[in-house]
Amino acid sequence: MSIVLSCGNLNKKYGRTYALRDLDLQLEENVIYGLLGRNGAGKTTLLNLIAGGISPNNGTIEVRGKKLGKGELPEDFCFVREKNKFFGEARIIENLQFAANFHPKWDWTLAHKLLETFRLDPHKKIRQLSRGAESLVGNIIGLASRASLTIYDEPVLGLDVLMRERFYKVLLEDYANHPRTILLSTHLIDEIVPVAERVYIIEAGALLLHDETERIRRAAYSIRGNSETVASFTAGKRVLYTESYGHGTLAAIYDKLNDGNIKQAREMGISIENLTLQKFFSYLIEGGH
Ligand SMILES: Nc1ncnc2c1ncn2[C@@H]1O[C@H](COP(=O)(O)OP(=O)(O)OP(=O)(O)O)[C@@H](O)[C@H]1O
Repeated sequence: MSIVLSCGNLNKKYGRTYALRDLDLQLEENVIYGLLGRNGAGKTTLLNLIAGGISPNNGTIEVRGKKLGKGELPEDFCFVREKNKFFGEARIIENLQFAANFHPKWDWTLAHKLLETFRLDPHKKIRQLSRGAESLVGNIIGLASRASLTIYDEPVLGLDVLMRERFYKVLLEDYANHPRTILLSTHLIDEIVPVAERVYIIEAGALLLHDETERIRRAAYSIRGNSETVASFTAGKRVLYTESYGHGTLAAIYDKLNDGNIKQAREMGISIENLTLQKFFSYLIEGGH
């Protein structure tokens, strides 16, 4: 296991507001990560810090063991921004040609194939494109760059469900043949589940949790039942959130339950359901722990 990117104790303030607070993050080689957080959680700030666009007030960013200097870009790196800085008067193909100059592993065969997959006319000017089509141009650059560290800030913004599915599909196909480290920031949490092997969840500039997506899928449950029974069942377990209704309680727990636990819950009249990542995220944020 080798670490591609390591952020240590990152702090970024805008005036008195902390956009990021003591944030630690480590990305391993050849893993796809999801970066999840509400509006204003600090996702774009984190990505801009990694991409050298802004400097931290405190903390370090290391890429493959080498500390990034002020304004320095990681090597073999591609950043697909939420708001791409394309040349509006230039055509799609010209923007791709420009991007290709910065990425030594650029694959033109893939870029042309993706133009077809996403139904983009390469001769259209950027300023004539819809929001979604502009996102797709950024995504083509991210994919065709084959950069060993690629980060996407809201890559599916403005895309309809069909195009979102196509994007995730081609990303996974290309990743299977050309593994690299990918970090995707997104609001569409459940869509990231089949794509991201691990997720980082941030809230108010701080890291709330990072874990394997599959582990969250297997260890996150909602539990409902009589309040006293639920309290007795959840004692000693990691409870993320509780909510009362009438004589009952809903609890979200994050603890792997074995068959014995599940049998015991059923005998106690408690209903148990696995949580979707979206629900897990909401309970984690609402519960604050
Ligand atoms: N240039 C800036 N000047 C002042 N405050 C800023 C600036 N950029 C970001 N912030 C603040 O920093 C915090 C984090 O913002 P950031 O854009 O990183 O969040 P985000 O998670 O990317 O949000 P969203 O999902 O809405 O894009 C917010 O409180 C935001 O208002």
